[in-house]
Amino acid sequence: MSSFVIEGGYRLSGEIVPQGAKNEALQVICATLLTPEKVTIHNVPDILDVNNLIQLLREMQVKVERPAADTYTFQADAVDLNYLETDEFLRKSSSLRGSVMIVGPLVARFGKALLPKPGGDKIGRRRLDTHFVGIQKLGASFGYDPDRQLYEIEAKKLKGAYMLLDEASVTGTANILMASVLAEGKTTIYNAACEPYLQQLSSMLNRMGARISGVGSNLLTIEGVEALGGTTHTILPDMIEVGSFIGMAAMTGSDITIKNTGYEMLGIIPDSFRRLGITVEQMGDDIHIPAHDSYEIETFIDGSIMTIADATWPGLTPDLLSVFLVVATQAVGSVLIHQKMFESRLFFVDKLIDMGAQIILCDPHRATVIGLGNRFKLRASNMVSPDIRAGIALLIAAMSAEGTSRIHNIDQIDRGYQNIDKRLNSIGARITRL
Ligand SMILES: CC(=O)N[C@H]1[C@@H](OP(=O)(O)OP(=O)(O)OC[C@H]2O[C@@H](n3ccc(=O)[nH]c3=O)[C@H](O)[C@@H]2O)O[C@H](CO)[C@@H](O)[C@@H]1O
Ligand SMILES: C=C(OP(=O)(O)O)C(=O)O
Repeated sequence: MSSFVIEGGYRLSGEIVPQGAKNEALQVICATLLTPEKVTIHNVPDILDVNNLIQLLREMQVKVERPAADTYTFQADAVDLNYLETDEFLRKSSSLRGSVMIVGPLVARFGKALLPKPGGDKIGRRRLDTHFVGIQKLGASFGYDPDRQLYEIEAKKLKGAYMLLDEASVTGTANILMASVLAEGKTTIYNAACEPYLQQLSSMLNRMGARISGVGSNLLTIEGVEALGGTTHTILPDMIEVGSFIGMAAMTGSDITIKNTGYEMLGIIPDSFRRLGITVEQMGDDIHIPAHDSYEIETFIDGSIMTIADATWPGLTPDLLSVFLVVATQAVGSVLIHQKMFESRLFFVDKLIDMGAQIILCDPHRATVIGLGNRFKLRASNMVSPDIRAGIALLIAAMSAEGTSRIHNIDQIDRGYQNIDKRLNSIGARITRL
């Protein structure tokens, strides 16, 4: 398993361009299964999770071409449904969470799908009820095969239905949406998730001939159509990467410009960093972070301690809370980090405590960070990355620390960050991949 060796204490300077969004890529690539026509997707990030999904589609006999480094074409005109029965498919699709979203398109177009337990980050319970209940409401039946530990999903023809989701699940909404576009009649999805990922998926599906309205809200209405056609789609910049770079710049005292951020789609991410005292300057679609000598966490208006908490969109994405937490360790002031959605995402704070950070893990969901200001540098350390976002948070900590750190299990970082060592080294970081 690969590792990073990081020499801390170097400032970054210059420009960095965010990759395409991982979580959008996983959705729109699955959506290419909905049509026999060619779909072209630009700005595809070159990261493990996305490459594994593309490989899975290839093995299902989807014709995949790569006319440019970040552009792929997909043509699902001869999908091999027998491949779904193979052990290889089960092993590969269970290695990444995004693969759960092939169920909606397959059952809608071919009346059949198989689903092993999906992979993804081990960050607490990650149930799939929303996916199952929604697709069942459209008329599909789910059978569980205990020997092979997989679900077999079947439907002759899906029929539109009204549904109020029990939670605004991101991949759940995408899955149900992709199933409903080819269902007969009208589907209404209330309490739908509405992240930019889903807004992008919806616009792409509409360009393919779907009839989805309410895009960007939590009430989606879908008029089913007989068939969908090809299209061209461009993936948005990855808002989680943009946020990671903002935090990294502040914590390492660097002056950087993040290019082409898709600013209008970042929601409250920039303001949330501003609440930690970080200067985030919007320059058109770019973000400039000037070098910070220090940054001071605001209090709430009544003087009480700031809370940074996740919420469903347009609230703050849970995928950035690990970054907020690490950045707060070098701020002046205190903040409560409240990770409401996942149960095991904050345990990595032990590693930051080893590095000298002042953090109280109140319970699995809440950590109080007492910012030490940059007078007290973190100490270098040897650590293992438990999940993708803790991984980038530990990388940021190591880049700001005194001395040389090592992070093992960096596959977790590579799942979501494209060539991160090379890109950061090109603006002044000292990271070696072993
Ligand atoms: C491949 C992909 O796109 N992964 C993202 C997707 O995962 P994913 O779609 O798997 O996550 P869900 O939106 O289903 O749920 C995430 C967690 O939040 C909880 N929950 C969800 C909604 C809600 O209203 N209340 C609530 O408590 C769920 O029980 C679960 O524990 O969305 C998550 C939440 O933004 C992100 O962290 C993941 O990066
Ligand atoms: C949790 C994440 O990914 P996944 O849902 O693919 O595990 C993430 O991107 O932060």
